[in-house]
Amino acid sequence: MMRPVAKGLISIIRAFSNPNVAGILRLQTQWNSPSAFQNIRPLSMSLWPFSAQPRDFSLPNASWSPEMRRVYDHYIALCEVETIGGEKKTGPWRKLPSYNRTLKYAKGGTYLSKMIQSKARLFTRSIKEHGAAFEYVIFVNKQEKRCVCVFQAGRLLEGPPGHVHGGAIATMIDTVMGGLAACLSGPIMTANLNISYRSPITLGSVVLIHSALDHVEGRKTFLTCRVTSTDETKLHTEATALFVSINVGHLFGT
Ligand SMILES: CCCCCCCCCCCC(=O)SCCNC(=O)CCNC(=O)[C@H](O)C(C)(C)COP(=O)(O)OP(=O)(O)OC[C@H]1O[C@@H](n2cnc3c(N)ncnc32)[C@H](O)[C@@H]1OP(=O)(O)O
Repeated sequence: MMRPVAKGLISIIRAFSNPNVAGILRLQTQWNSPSAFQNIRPLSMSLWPFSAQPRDFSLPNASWSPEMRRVYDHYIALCEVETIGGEKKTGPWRKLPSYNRTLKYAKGGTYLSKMIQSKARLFTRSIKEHGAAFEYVIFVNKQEKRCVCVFQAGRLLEGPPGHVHGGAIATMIDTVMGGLAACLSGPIMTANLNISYRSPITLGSVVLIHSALDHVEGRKTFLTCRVTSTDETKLHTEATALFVSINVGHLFGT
């Protein structure tokens, strides 16, 4: 029979290897569940592969403009609906939590130095100063197979004077489309990304990044994306992408 320690650890690793919304939330619940920790406590903490206190970066902070907060509040309200009897229940939208890393040490092959392994961070969450770079929150509607990201571009993302760098826009498009693809198809990697820049985005402004499933063909998930003003009257960017489902071993060289 499997020992409780091994059982607890395996269930957490399983949750991590399935990075869809349910997987993330399950992992989060296990993190907060005393029984999960009771099972695991006897392990030496140095063997513990996950960051102890993951901070959710997709929460309001002082750098957010009133517009960012208004759109965030709008979608948060859609995450919970009130029934006729006045009860609250889960709505069609779900806010994706966002961590700067999940594993305590980066993986990626024998050639990663110890320094890189310990200091690696998710690119979009690697700048500590609130509001300086990527401020964003992704909301997913799994039923409708689409998502919306509210994105406020900070001063460090400048490309053309006073406007957002095309690479920063591409980063956000990849992050949002990748997040939706992972929610719908499990572990994936971007295989192809096509972007048309239609109108520049002012630095410091807030935009919406809408993404939706186009179709799935075996291991291939095809998505579309549009970046618009918050009132959706102005189109800034359009994109299509292909994500290919992978075995997580693909990332660990196994
Ligand atoms: C937790 C949330 C946190 C969220 C954290 C936020 C992260 C955001 C997400 C970011 C995601 C990234 O940036 S990922 C980083 C950037 N991407 C990469 O580095 C990927 C590098 N490429 C690869 O590793 C590989 O090429 C793969 C995995 C994409 C595919 O390799 P493979 O698994 O061997 O599959 P392969 O047989 O080649 O291809 C499978 C099918 O896809 C097709 N295919 C493959 N590549 C292409 C292509 N470029 N264009 C067209 N089609 C392609 C093939 O023809 C085939 O079709 P058919 O013959 O079956 O019809």
